[in-house]
Amino acid sequence: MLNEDALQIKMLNYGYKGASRLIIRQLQLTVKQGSRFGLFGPNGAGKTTLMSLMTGLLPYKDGSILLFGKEVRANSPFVKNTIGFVPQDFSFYEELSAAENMEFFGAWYGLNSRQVKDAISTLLNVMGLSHVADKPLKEFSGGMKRRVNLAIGVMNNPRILFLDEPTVGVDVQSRNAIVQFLKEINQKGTTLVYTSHQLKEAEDLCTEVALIDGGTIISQGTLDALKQEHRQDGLEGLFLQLTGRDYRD
Ligand SMILES: Nc1ncnc2c1ncn2[C@@H]1O[C@H](COP(=O)(O)OP(=O)(O)OP(=O)(O)O)[C@@H](O)[C@H]1O
Repeated sequence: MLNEDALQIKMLNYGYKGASRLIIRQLQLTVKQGSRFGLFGPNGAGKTTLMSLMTGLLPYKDGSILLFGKEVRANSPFVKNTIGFVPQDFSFYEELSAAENMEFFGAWYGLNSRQVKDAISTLLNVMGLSHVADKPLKEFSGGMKRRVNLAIGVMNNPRILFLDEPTVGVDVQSRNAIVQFLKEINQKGTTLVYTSHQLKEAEDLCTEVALIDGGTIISQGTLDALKQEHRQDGLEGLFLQLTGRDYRD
């Protein structure tokens, strides 16, 4: 259907097994196709949990998550073919090289050998890693590992890309390369859903934002509209005004 939302979450509740408290509570969220969407909140607010629910890694019973109109819970092949995911914790094999990791994940995505070859050549080039394609990842710097993590996440040319703190611990050069690359794939049509504690970077990248606190969305809109509404000139001021100054952990 034309103009449908990339993501629509309704009345979502989630608690980890054995825990009495809900981590995600009555959560509602809409992400429009083509947007660069940022999800922000204090430590422990539920961002990673929500990412895992949206990408089908955690099962939910209560509520609904529609990805391009299809329920995530019931559509694992569709989800796998539609999304890319760049997790906060590296999920590659340190003993294998960048190219070997991409071969492995390319097969997992169901790409043919031509597509895998092209993805390796194009993405490692964009990430400035062609010269180390055959080195084991355990020898890479933190910034290089983040760039490999991103290359793996976009191998299947996803319609929507989820990124959980994709630039944590990287230098300015890697950060700029990553943000630039994300803007480029967004221009070509990939919707971005991103979380970070780097609010300056987020302000540069995101067109729409939502703030989450205590497992629920407390504010959502375009960055410009929210700044205007709350009389703030930046995302950091907006964040502090809406989530307060108390520690959560
Ligand atoms: N596997 C788990 N089992 C039980 N509780 C968990 C598990 N993972 C996370 N939690 C709890 O869920 C809450 C939300 O954690 P989550 O990692 O989703 O927050 P976050 O917003 O991503 O935090 P941060 O900004 O620190 O990464 C926290 O109270 C955390 O302790």
